[in-house]
Amino acid sequence: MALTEVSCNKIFGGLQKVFSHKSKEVGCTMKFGVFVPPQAEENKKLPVIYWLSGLTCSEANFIEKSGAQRYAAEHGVIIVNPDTSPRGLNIPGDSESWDFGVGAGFYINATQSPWKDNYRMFSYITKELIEIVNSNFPVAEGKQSIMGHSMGGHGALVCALKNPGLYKSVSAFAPISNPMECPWGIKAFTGYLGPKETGAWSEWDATELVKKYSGPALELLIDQGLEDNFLKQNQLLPENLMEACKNVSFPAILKKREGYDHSYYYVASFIGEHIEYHMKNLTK
Ligand SMILES: N[C@@H](CCC(=O)N[C@@H](CSC=O)C(=O)NCC(=O)O)C(=O)O
Repeated sequence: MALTEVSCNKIFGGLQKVFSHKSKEVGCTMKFGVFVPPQAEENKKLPVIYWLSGLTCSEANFIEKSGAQRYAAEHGVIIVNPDTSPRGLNIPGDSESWDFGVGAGFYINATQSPWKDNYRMFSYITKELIEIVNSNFPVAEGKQSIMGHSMGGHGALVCALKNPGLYKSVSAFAPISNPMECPWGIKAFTGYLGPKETGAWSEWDATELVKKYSGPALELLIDQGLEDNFLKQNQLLPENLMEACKNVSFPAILKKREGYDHSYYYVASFIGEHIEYHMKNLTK
């Protein structure tokens, strides 16, 4: 799969790059960021952490605002951050709102027209992107973890819960924890998956997926700012996920952050902690 380098900047001794490529899964040109830490110069195979961003983001938000490169350089870990949806397809209705369509792929595989041929972000992230990364960067195959923010926090949880053993660890900043029960999720799932009555929604909702997970031990690290407007508007519902985990004895940690909102100021404040958490799991 041919990659085109879009940009390359030295930062904290490593290289922050952006690539574009033609994706088979989503049927358009996609971009993703890769931070390659200085340890790559020693011909070492390195672990990788995938980051999934939230509604309205491209690959740029995380690169420019999270401050993750400093910690990734310290720990010697590659960070890959894809875009949040297909782009440039001009599907009718894909740009009418900021919480559906472009910038809002929800990391699921759509089943409904006109979305089902392209809105396949789950397969893109968990299959195609991993193959591309493993064949183009100095990755220690299988040493991968996943994290994300908001829509991407939920995407990270779903990618891990639906692929037991694929990721060594998973963490989420302010995830949309129970999309079947919040306005953002109801809108997205109705559009991409059809009416709730089809029964398809529960296959893409982390709060439902923990109830039927079977596979290697996995812990959910959930992070939440307590001054988050979207928490107050009941878009995130972390309490539903924690309750479901408690009921089925699924290991989960909820870190509550006094005074923090939903923004990348909050993400940047704790991204170092999350990278350290993943590195402990990636080097076991
Ligand atoms: N346009 C919206 C706000 C959109 C927003 O806050 N997006 C978040 C993710 S929300 C859940 O997935 C985000 O990460 N934004 C990018 C950033 O750089 O901050 C509105 O008007 O409310």
